[in-house]
Amino acid sequence: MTMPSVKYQRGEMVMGRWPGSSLYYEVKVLRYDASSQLYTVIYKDGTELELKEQDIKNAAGFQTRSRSRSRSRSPGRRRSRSRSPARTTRRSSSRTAAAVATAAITESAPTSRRDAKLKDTPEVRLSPLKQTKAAENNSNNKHEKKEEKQKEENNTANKVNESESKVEAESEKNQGRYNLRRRKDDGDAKALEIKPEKLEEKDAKLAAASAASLSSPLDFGGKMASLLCFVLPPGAYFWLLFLPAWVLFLVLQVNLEDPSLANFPPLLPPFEAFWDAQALGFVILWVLFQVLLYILPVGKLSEGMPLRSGERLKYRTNGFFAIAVSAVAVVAAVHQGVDLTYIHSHFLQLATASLLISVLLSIYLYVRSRYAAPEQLALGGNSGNVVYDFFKGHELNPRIKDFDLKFFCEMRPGLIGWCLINFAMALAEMKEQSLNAPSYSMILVNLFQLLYVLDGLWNEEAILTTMDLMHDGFGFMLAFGDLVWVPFTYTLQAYYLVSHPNLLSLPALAAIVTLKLVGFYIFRKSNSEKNAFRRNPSDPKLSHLKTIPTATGKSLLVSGWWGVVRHPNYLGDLMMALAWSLPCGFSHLLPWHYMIYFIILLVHRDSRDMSECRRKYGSAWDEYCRTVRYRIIPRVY
Ligand SMILES: NC(=O)C1=CN([C@@H]2O[C@H](COP(=O)(O)OP(=O)(O)OC[C@H]3O[C@@H](n4cnc5c(N)ncnc54)[C@H](OP(=O)(O)O)[C@@H]3O)[C@@H](O)[C@H]2O)C=CC1
Ligand SMILES: CC(C)CCC[C@@H](C)[C@H]1CC=C2C3=C(CC[C@@]21C)[C@@]1(C)CC[C@H](O)C(C)(C)[C@@H]1CC3
Repeated sequence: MTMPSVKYQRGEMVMGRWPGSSLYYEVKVLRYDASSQLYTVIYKDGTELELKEQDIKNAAGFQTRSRSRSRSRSPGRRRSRSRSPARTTRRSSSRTAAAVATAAITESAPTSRRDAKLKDTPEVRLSPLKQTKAAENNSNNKHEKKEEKQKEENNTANKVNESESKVEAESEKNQGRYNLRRRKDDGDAKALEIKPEKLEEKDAKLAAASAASLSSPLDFGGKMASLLCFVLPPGAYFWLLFLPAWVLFLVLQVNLEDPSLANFPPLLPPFEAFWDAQALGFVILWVLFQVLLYILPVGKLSEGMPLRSGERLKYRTNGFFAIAVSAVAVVAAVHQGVDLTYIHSHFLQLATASLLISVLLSIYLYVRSRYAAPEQLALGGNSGNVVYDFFKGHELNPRIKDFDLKFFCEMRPGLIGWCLINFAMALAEMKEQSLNAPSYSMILVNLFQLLYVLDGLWNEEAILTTMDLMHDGFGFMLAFGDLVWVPFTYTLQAYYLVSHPNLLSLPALAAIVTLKLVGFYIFRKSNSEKNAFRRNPSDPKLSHLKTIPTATGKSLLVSGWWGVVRHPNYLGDLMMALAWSLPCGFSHLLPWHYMIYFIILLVHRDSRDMSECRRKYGSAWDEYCRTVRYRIIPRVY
């Protein structure tokens, strides 16, 4: 069957430009979409891309250079084979698109100018970005020369610096023009050189980095999106209804004298019981108060990780200041006679009001994401299905001027609100049980969780390297999670203790405190290690750590905390979660809700992260997994 009035026909073998480069590969035309005027083509390694007509050329007129010939001719290639750390560490025969592109650059681009350059280069490594650096060394740009020299001096023991991530980001910029649907990781695409255009070093750099970056998130997004369109809308409908209902159920349940599963389902109160305009007013005031603290020009402006556009957003990281001022305001209010136990007695109404705000915010987020530029969208949450995208989040970093909605919601009203609610529960316990001071259990829960939040806010910058900030879109899941789930389910232990006292023996208390401190130590140290490494891989403090280079230019830590298990931070977090539930005893499941949810969440996050890293880093990730065998708990899981 032919496609009328289009230049290239279905099934035709043509040459397709590799994103961000002058490299052309042999591709087969699959279809043409008249509305977008894009051809869907498939590369030999299984990659499907949508290309514009100008990025396609007829096969005739291309000069094919065989790989074996160019391999023997390229000194860079020969040397890199034996010397590249990447080579020595990776034994897998599978070749990622990045590797293929790297090979393409080294093998099939040797214009005489380029060959000469490589010959002059003292060492050429296979890793595309480093190789690019080597090539750049020969340029007349003194500044770059100096930078490279400095890098060599630091010995880079397989490490990369920021300029490399810029390259990666630069290359990702090019993705805007392409839409990668699917690619198989292992492939043998053959690079051909387009005669009339000379392959410039910059192109080579872009091609390598671009291939590396394309091989990952878009691929994941594309492949997953088609799957998700079928599987997830029902899932998204389910979670959309289930999660709010579940929170309201928990809040109703914790109010019962005996919140055991035997009393399920609790009697449903009349509709009016859920609603209180005053409660809504308080929630709005709280959020506005936090907005005010966030926008005050106090505290550091921190840079986020490079976006696909190459841009680095700035974030006002004054969370510690915000919680300190909030604490002073709350203590002053209590001193003035404000009865904080209102929070305990109106928990259901406050939860409903927060839910309403999170729904309205999610609608706003979804609507504005429809007008966002493609490079502002998250790679997941981009399926085209309204319900799924609404739930998962469409836009990566929605901002009103400099006000970052995702960062603000994740770090401020809910997180600081969590401590406020816990404090209110301590007061409610004293009132309800006629105590002069909160119980030991209540004090532990309050102090432990306060420490967790204070730590998160003190190290606020570290959140900029987490999955939520770097990869996830901002939609209902996170808006609801931040504004409802965190403040109204993470506080269940404290709420439970108000009317379910649990006496602790001294040894039990000591054991719980030890567990919390050890968990906290692991959590903090491992998160800081990764954050410091991602921010500056050449940090002298980290020079003792072993790393594995990856084709993207980023390396993976393979010793230190990240050499013990693949997610040491989750391990510490889980130990802390256990320490939060133990003070409530074992009479009911409810105070263990956080622990159960958290295990599910972290196991799911770990497997999501595994597939994303597998796609991003290919065989380097496999090697990391072979070296560090356990995911979260050493020798267990
Ligand atoms: N209390 C709560 O409700 C929750 C708490 N958390 C906590 O938040 C923190 C952040 O968690 P999360 O964002 O899920 O994940 P991580 O902070 O663990 O981030 C995972 C990312 O780290 C990088 N990475 C993985 N392995 C290595 C390695 N060996 N060397 C260097 N970099 C590596 C990868 O990103 P890249 O290579 O792209 O940099 C990977 O995608 C955790 O401490 C977690 O426990 C999380 C969820 C909920
Ligand atoms: C509604 C769903 C079932 C789940 C929603 C998940 C969210 C509640 C969590 C996703 C990642 C989070 C993080 C924190 C809070 C919970 C959410 C938003 C965090 C801010 C808590 C404090 C920590 O110190 C942290 C490391 C900064 C956490 C980062 C991830």
